[in-house]
Amino acid sequence: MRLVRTALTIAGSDSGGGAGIEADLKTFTAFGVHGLVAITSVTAQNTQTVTAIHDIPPEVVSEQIRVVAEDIGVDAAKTGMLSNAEIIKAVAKTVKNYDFPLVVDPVMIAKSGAPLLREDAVDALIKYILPLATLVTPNRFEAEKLTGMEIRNVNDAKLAAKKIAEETGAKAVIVKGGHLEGKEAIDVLYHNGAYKLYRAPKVDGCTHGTGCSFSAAITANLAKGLSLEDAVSVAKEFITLGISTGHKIGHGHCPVNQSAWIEIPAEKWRIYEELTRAVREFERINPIKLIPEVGTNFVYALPFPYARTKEDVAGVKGRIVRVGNEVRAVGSVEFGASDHLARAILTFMRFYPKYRSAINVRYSEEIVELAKEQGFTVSFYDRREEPIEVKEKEGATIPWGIEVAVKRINKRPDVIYHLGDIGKEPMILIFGRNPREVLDKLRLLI
Ligand SMILES: Cc1ncc(COP(=O)(O)OP(=O)(O)O)c(N)n1
Ligand SMILES: Cc1nc(C(=O)O)sc1CCOP(=O)(O)O
Repeated sequence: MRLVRTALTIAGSDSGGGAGIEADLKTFTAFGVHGLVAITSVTAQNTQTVTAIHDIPPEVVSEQIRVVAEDIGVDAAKTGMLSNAEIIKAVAKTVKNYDFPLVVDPVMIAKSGAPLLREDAVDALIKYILPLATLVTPNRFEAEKLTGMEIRNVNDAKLAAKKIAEETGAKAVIVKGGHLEGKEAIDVLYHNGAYKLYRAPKVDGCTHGTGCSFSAAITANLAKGLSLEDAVSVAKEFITLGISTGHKIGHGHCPVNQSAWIEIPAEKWRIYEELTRAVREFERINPIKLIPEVGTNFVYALPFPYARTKEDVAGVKGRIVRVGNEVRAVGSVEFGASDHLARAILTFMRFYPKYRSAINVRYSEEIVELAKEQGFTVSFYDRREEPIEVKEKEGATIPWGIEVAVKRINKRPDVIYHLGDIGKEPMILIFGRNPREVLDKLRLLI
């Protein structure tokens, strides 16, 4: 019995790795599904343009589907760029031999504006492929092309989804909302005579390959046995994260980040383990004289580009405090457990992205002098210089202070201190690439 689930993509190759087969395979991997491919066309493409298209002979496309279906088995499949009518007919004829669910992304035009489906092939797509679809996933423009309607809002999208399903025989249709009016991206699913809406904020980010990755995520989750409604729900979450964390590469439309889905949880686990070990070591060192009145926190942030809010920074719940003659962590390591230090490290990372860990210790002139003697780069900020508009804005002091301290010197600081204010204890912050490096620096100050 085969334990791993398999998903097949029948699509074109994007040499820029952002869309097409490449996006589909990365998405399948993100969901732990073994990816199979039937390449329809090879494109010379980057984030700005498509400069060449070389279609694969239709019989070779069919043969790629046949060999993997018969040897390995396909749990779900999707189509992307089909390019011409002959490939469309060959794909339709071949997939009819199998009973896997088929997700059809009716790819027509690349983000860069280049046509990926010949004009004369749209009718073939409607006639041969859509009737076989478990789900069709058009965006606004593709749905307009398939229906001849103008689609501007959710109501138009509902009418279009129903029309495509009823006129082609597709079992379900989801009209994606990324290009519809409004602040939210609302996708409209029409399935079994009913509508379901999927909402997410329209996020700023990288959109090359969104359609491919979204349909691939649905396919992967169908392959894993999820219902259509649940597969779409997971795919919506996946694509929203992928857009907002896309790497800004190339000079045009940057690609969706499919790895964020697995990289963030994996990094969180690594951070949790490393920081927990470091906190235990800190307790063992027992630097009782370094614990300030308000307590110490010890933080470690997700790497760039995932560190955005305090929820992306791990810290000690309840801080680390003095209990008699001992230093003790009040709670365990959790993401979102720090406020002050989280804001400090997120600001520091804007200048030095690799420096993701920090600790706060009690201020004394003696410790600052010792840090300088040990060869540390030391900087500071003075709350008396804080502009009134910063003072009045909740949570703005620390980001302002860290930025001032970083810009004060033309070297990366190891240590930043401030002398406090009315009702605000002075503090020393030590920065490092990871908690181990922070502890190594701290040891030199004891
Ligand atoms: C080979 C290939 N297939 C599909 C596309 C479409 O991707 P993109 O331009 O990013 O548009 P959506 O994925 O958002 O529909 C492509 N460019 N190349
Ligand atoms: C209360 C406080 N102020 C600091 C400063 O740098 O001014 S560090 C600090 C303690 C840590 O706080 P948290 O648990 O919110 O990260």
